[in-house]
Amino acid sequence: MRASLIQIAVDPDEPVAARRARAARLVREERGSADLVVLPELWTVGAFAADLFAAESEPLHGPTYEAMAAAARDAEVWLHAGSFVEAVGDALYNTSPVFSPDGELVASYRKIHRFGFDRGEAALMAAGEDLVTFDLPHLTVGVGTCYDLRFPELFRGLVDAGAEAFVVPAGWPARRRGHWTLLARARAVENQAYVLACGTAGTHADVEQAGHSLIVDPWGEVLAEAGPGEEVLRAVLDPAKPAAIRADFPALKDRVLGVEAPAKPRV
Ligand SMILES: NC(=O)CCC(=O)C(=O)O
Repeated sequence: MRASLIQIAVDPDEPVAARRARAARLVREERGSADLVVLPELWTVGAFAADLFAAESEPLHGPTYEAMAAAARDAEVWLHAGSFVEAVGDALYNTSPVFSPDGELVASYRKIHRFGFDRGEAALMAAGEDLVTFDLPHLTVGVGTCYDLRFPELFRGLVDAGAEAFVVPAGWPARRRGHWTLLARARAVENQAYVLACGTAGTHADVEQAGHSLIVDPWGEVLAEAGPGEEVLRAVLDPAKPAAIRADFPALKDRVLGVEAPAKPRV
Protein backbone atom coordinates (compact mmCIF):
# COMPACT_ATOMS: atom_id res chain seq x y z
CA MET A 1 0.00 0.00 0.00
CA ARG A 2 1.73 3.17 -1.22
CA ALA A 3 0.85 6.30 0.74
CA SER A 4 1.52 9.92 -0.22
CA LEU A 5 1.05 12.84 2.17
CA ILE A 6 0.76 16.21 0.44
CA GLN A 7 2.18 18.81 2.82
CA ILE A 8 0.81 21.88 1.08
CA ALA A 9 1.59 25.45 2.19
CA VAL A 10 -1.27 27.73 3.15
CA ASP A 11 -0.19 31.09 1.76
CA PRO A 12 -2.72 33.84 2.58
CA ASP A 13 -1.86 35.58 -0.73
CA GLU A 14 -3.06 32.55 -2.70
CA PRO A 15 -6.85 32.65 -3.17
CA VAL A 16 -8.69 29.60 -1.82
CA ALA A 17 -9.93 28.66 -5.31
CA ALA A 18 -6.38 28.70 -6.65
CA ARG A 19 -5.14 26.53 -3.77
CA ARG A 20 -8.05 24.15 -4.35
CA ALA A 21 -7.03 23.78 -8.00
CA ARG A 22 -3.39 23.34 -7.02
CA ALA A 23 -4.24 20.68 -4.42
CA ALA A 24 -6.31 18.79 -7.00
CA ARG A 25 -3.37 18.95 -9.42
CA LEU A 26 -0.99 17.61 -6.75
CA VAL A 27 -3.38 14.71 -6.07
CA ARG A 28 -3.55 13.91 -9.80
CA GLU A 29 0.25 13.90 -9.96
CA GLU A 30 0.23 10.92 -7.55
CA ARG A 31 -1.51 8.75 -10.15
CA GLY A 32 0.54 5.58 -10.49
CA SER A 33 2.71 6.39 -7.43
CA ALA A 34 0.16 6.08 -4.62
CA ASP A 35 -2.80 4.00 -3.51
CA LEU A 36 -3.72 6.40 -0.68
CA VAL A 37 -3.24 10.18 -0.77
CA VAL A 38 -3.70 12.48 2.23
CA LEU A 39 -4.04 16.28 2.49
CA PRO A 40 -3.73 18.36 5.69
CA GLU A 41 -6.30 20.01 7.95
CA LEU A 42 -8.14 23.09 6.63
CA TRP A 43 -5.68 23.55 3.76
CA THR A 44 -8.41 25.63 2.07
CA VAL A 45 -8.38 28.53 4.58
CA GLY A 46 -5.70 27.66 7.13
CA ALA A 47 -6.42 26.12 10.52
CA PHE A 48 -5.69 29.37 12.38
CA ALA A 49 -7.41 31.76 9.95
CA ALA A 50 -10.56 31.87 12.09
CA ASP A 51 -11.65 35.19 10.53
CA LEU A 52 -12.17 33.37 7.23
CA PHE A 53 -13.98 30.29 8.50
CA ALA A 54 -17.53 31.54 7.93
CA ALA A 55 -16.80 33.27 4.61
CA GLU A 56 -15.03 30.21 3.19
CA SER A 57 -17.44 27.61 4.55
CA GLU A 58 -19.13 25.24 2.11
CA PRO A 59 -21.80 22.55 2.21
CA LEU A 60 -20.45 18.99 2.24
CA HIS A 61 -21.15 18.69 -1.49
CA GLY A 62 -19.49 22.03 -2.28
CA PRO A 63 -16.50 23.07 -4.41
CA THR A 64 -13.89 21.29 -2.30
CA TYR A 65 -15.89 18.05 -2.36
CA GLU A 66 -16.35 18.28 -6.14
CA ALA A 67 -12.67 19.08 -6.81
CA MET A 68 -11.42 16.30 -4.53
CA ALA A 69 -13.87 13.66 -5.80
CA ALA A 70 -12.74 14.40 -9.37
CA ALA A 71 -9.06 14.33 -8.40
CA ALA A 72 -9.44 10.97 -6.62
CA ARG A 73 -11.19 9.54 -9.69
CA ASP A 74 -8.61 10.90 -12.14
CA ALA A 75 -5.67 9.73 -10.00
CA GLU A 76 -7.38 6.40 -9.19
CA VAL A 77 -6.45 6.73 -5.51
CA TRP A 78 -8.13 6.56 -2.15
CA LEU A 79 -8.13 10.19 -1.02
CA HIS A 80 -8.37 11.49 2.53
CA ALA A 81 -8.92 15.10 1.46
CA GLY A 82 -7.69 16.72 4.69
CA SER A 83 -10.46 18.96 5.95
CA PHE A 84 -12.50 22.03 5.06
CA VAL A 85 -15.03 24.25 6.85
CA GLU A 86 -18.40 22.57 6.40
CA ALA A 87 -21.56 24.71 6.79
CA VAL A 88 -24.67 22.94 8.10
CA GLY A 89 -27.38 25.55 8.65
CA ASP A 90 -25.83 28.04 11.08
CA ALA A 91 -23.25 25.55 12.34
CA LEU A 92 -19.68 25.11 11.09
CA TYR A 93 -17.69 21.86 11.32
CA ASN A 94 -14.08 20.94 10.58
CA THR A 95 -14.93 18.10 8.20
CA SER A 96 -12.78 15.47 6.48
CA PRO A 97 -14.19 13.72 3.41
CA VAL A 98 -12.64 10.45 2.20
CA PHE A 99 -13.08 9.30 -1.40
CA SER A 100 -12.63 5.96 -3.15
CA PRO A 101 -10.72 5.66 -6.45
CA ASP A 102 -14.13 5.94 -8.14
CA GLY A 103 -14.62 9.38 -6.58
CA GLU A 104 -17.35 8.10 -4.24
CA LEU A 105 -17.56 9.43 -0.68
CA VAL A 106 -16.71 6.51 1.63
CA ALA A 107 -16.43 8.39 4.94
CA SER A 108 -16.84 11.83 6.42
CA TYR A 109 -15.41 12.80 9.82
CA ARG A 110 -16.21 15.93 11.84
CA LYS A 111 -13.35 16.86 14.19
CA ILE A 112 -14.31 16.04 17.76
CA HIS A 113 -11.76 18.04 19.81
CA ARG A 114 -11.76 21.68 18.71
CA PHE A 115 -8.64 23.71 19.34
CA GLY A 116 -8.45 27.20 20.85
CA PHE A 117 -9.51 27.13 24.51
CA ASP A 118 -12.81 28.94 23.87
CA ARG A 119 -11.37 31.01 21.00
CA GLY A 120 -10.86 30.46 17.26
CA GLU A 121 -11.98 27.02 16.16
CA ALA A 122 -13.26 26.14 19.65
CA ALA A 123 -15.58 29.17 19.63
CA LEU A 124 -16.66 29.11 15.99
CA MET A 125 -17.03 25.46 15.11
CA ALA A 126 -19.35 22.78 16.42
CA ALA A 127 -17.88 19.48 17.63
CA GLY A 128 -18.30 16.22 15.78
CA GLU A 129 -19.66 13.32 17.81
CA ASP A 130 -18.85 10.19 15.87
CA LEU A 131 -15.78 8.01 15.54
CA VAL A 132 -15.12 7.21 11.89
CA THR A 133 -13.25 4.39 10.16
CA PHE A 134 -13.04 3.36 6.52
CA ASP A 135 -11.78 0.25 4.81
CA LEU A 136 -8.95 0.12 2.34
CA PRO A 137 -8.17 -3.20 0.69
CA HIS A 138 -6.69 -5.22 3.63
CA LEU A 139 -6.43 -2.24 6.05
CA THR A 140 -9.00 -0.53 8.29
CA VAL A 141 -8.22 3.14 8.83
CA GLY A 142 -9.41 5.38 11.67
CA VAL A 143 -9.46 9.15 11.35
CA GLY A 144 -8.68 12.00 13.74
CA THR A 145 -7.77 15.63 13.10
CA CYS A 146 -4.87 17.65 14.53
CA TYR A 147 -5.72 18.49 18.20
CA ASP A 148 -7.46 15.07 18.41
CA LEU A 149 -3.93 13.63 18.50
CA ARG A 150 -3.65 14.75 22.13
CA PHE A 151 -6.59 12.53 23.18
CA PRO A 152 -5.50 8.88 23.29
CA GLU A 153 -8.99 7.63 24.18
CA LEU A 154 -10.23 8.67 20.73
CA PHE A 155 -7.61 6.50 19.05
CA ARG A 156 -8.26 3.59 21.41
CA GLY A 157 -11.92 3.89 20.45
CA LEU A 158 -10.88 3.65 16.80
CA VAL A 159 -8.84 0.52 17.58
CA ASP A 160 -11.93 -0.98 19.20
CA ALA A 161 -13.75 -0.17 15.94
CA GLY A 162 -11.11 -2.15 14.04
CA ALA A 163 -8.53 0.47 13.05
CA GLU A 164 -5.02 -0.70 12.16
CA ALA A 165 -3.90 2.67 10.82
CA PHE A 166 -4.75 6.29 11.58
CA VAL A 167 -4.84 9.25 9.22
CA VAL A 168 -4.38 12.56 11.03
CA PRO A 169 -4.49 15.74 8.95
CA ALA A 170 -3.25 18.78 10.85
CA GLY A 171 -2.36 22.45 10.86
CA TRP A 172 0.17 22.10 13.66
CA PRO A 173 2.24 25.14 14.72
CA ALA A 174 6.03 25.09 14.51
CA ARG A 175 6.42 26.08 18.16
CA ARG A 176 4.88 22.75 19.29
CA ARG A 177 6.58 20.60 16.67
CA GLY A 178 8.15 18.41 19.37
CA HIS A 179 4.67 17.45 20.63
CA TRP A 180 3.52 16.62 17.09
CA THR A 181 6.28 14.10 16.45
CA LEU A 182 6.09 12.63 19.95
CA LEU A 183 2.29 12.25 19.92
CA ALA A 184 2.23 10.71 16.44
CA ARG A 185 4.76 8.10 17.54
CA ALA A 186 2.97 7.53 20.87
CA ARG A 187 -0.37 6.87 19.13
CA ALA A 188 1.42 4.39 16.85
CA VAL A 189 3.22 2.53 19.65
CA GLU A 190 0.32 2.33 22.13
CA ASN A 191 -2.15 1.19 19.46
CA GLN A 192 0.26 -0.86 17.34
CA ALA A 193 -1.06 0.96 14.30
CA TYR A 194 0.31 2.99 11.40
CA VAL A 195 0.05 6.76 11.82
CA LEU A 196 -0.07 8.99 8.74
CA ALA A 197 0.18 12.52 10.08
CA CYS A 198 -0.06 15.21 7.39
CA GLY A 199 0.60 18.82 8.38
CA THR A 200 0.75 22.12 6.50
CA ALA A 201 3.72 24.24 5.51
CA GLY A 202 4.06 28.02 5.36
CA THR A 203 2.71 30.71 7.69
CA HIS A 204 -0.87 31.89 7.87
CA ALA A 205 -2.64 34.10 10.42
CA ASP A 206 0.86 34.80 11.82
CA VAL A 207 1.21 31.16 12.88
CA GLU A 208 4.25 29.42 11.43
CA GLN A 209 3.35 25.83 10.58
CA ALA A 210 5.50 22.89 11.63
CA GLY A 211 5.40 20.89 8.42
CA HIS A 212 7.32 17.74 9.34
CA SER A 213 4.54 15.40 8.30
CA LEU A 214 5.40 11.85 9.21
CA ILE A 215 4.51 8.25 8.55
CA VAL A 216 5.05 5.96 11.54
CA ASP A 217 4.83 2.18 11.52
CA PRO A 218 3.00 0.10 14.18
CA TRP A 219 6.29 -0.41 16.06
CA GLY A 220 6.76 3.35 16.37
CA GLU A 221 9.50 3.63 13.74
CA VAL A 222 9.36 6.73 11.56
CA LEU A 223 9.27 5.48 7.97
CA ALA A 224 9.39 8.95 6.44
CA GLU A 225 9.43 12.53 7.72
CA ALA A 226 9.07 15.74 5.74
CA GLY A 227 10.98 18.97 6.21
CA PRO A 228 9.29 22.30 7.00
CA GLY A 229 8.38 23.32 3.42
CA GLU A 230 5.99 22.07 0.74
CA GLU A 231 6.66 18.42 0.04
CA VAL A 232 5.03 15.16 -0.96
CA LEU A 233 6.01 12.51 1.59
CA ARG A 234 5.82 8.90 0.47
CA ALA A 235 6.15 5.50 2.16
CA VAL A 236 5.03 1.93 1.54
CA LEU A 237 2.80 0.36 4.21
CA ASP A 238 2.49 -3.38 4.78
CA PRO A 239 -1.19 -4.06 5.60
CA ALA A 240 -0.20 -7.29 7.42
CA LYS A 241 2.14 -5.50 9.83
CA PRO A 242 -0.33 -4.26 12.51
CA ALA A 243 -1.76 -7.75 12.98
CA ALA A 244 1.73 -9.29 13.00
CA ILE A 245 2.96 -6.87 15.68
CA ARG A 246 -0.23 -7.29 17.74
CA ALA A 247 0.23 -11.08 17.62
CA ASP A 248 3.96 -10.97 18.39
CA PHE A 249 3.72 -8.42 21.24
CA PRO A 250 0.09 -8.66 22.38
CA ALA A 251 -0.03 -5.65 24.74
CA LEU A 252 -3.53 -4.69 23.55
CA LYS A 253 -4.80 -7.95 25.05
CA ASP A 254 -3.55 -6.86 28.49
CA ARG A 255 -5.85 -3.87 28.71
CA VAL A 256 -7.66 -3.59 32.04
CA LEU A 257 -10.99 -1.95 31.36
CA GLY A 258 -13.16 -0.04 33.81
CA VAL A 259 -10.36 1.06 36.14
CA GLU A 260 -11.72 3.95 38.19
CA ALA A 261 -10.22 6.39 40.68
CA PRO A 262 -10.95 5.43 44.30
CA ALA A 263 -13.92 7.26 45.86
CA LYS A 264 -11.67 8.62 48.61
CA PRO A 265 -8.00 9.51 48.28
CA ARG A 266 -5.77 6.74 49.66
CA VAL A 267 -3.79 7.61 52.77
N1 LIG B 1 -5.49 22.93 14.53
C1 LIG B 1 -5.25 22.34 15.68
O1 LIG B 1 -5.98 21.47 16.11
C2 LIG B 1 -4.01 22.79 16.40
C3 LIG B 1 -3.62 21.90 17.54
C4 LIG B 1 -2.43 22.41 18.27
O2 LIG B 1 -1.89 23.46 17.93
C5 LIG B 1 -1.91 21.63 19.40
O3 LIG B 1 -2.53 20.64 19.79
O4 LIG B 1 -0.85 22.02 19.92
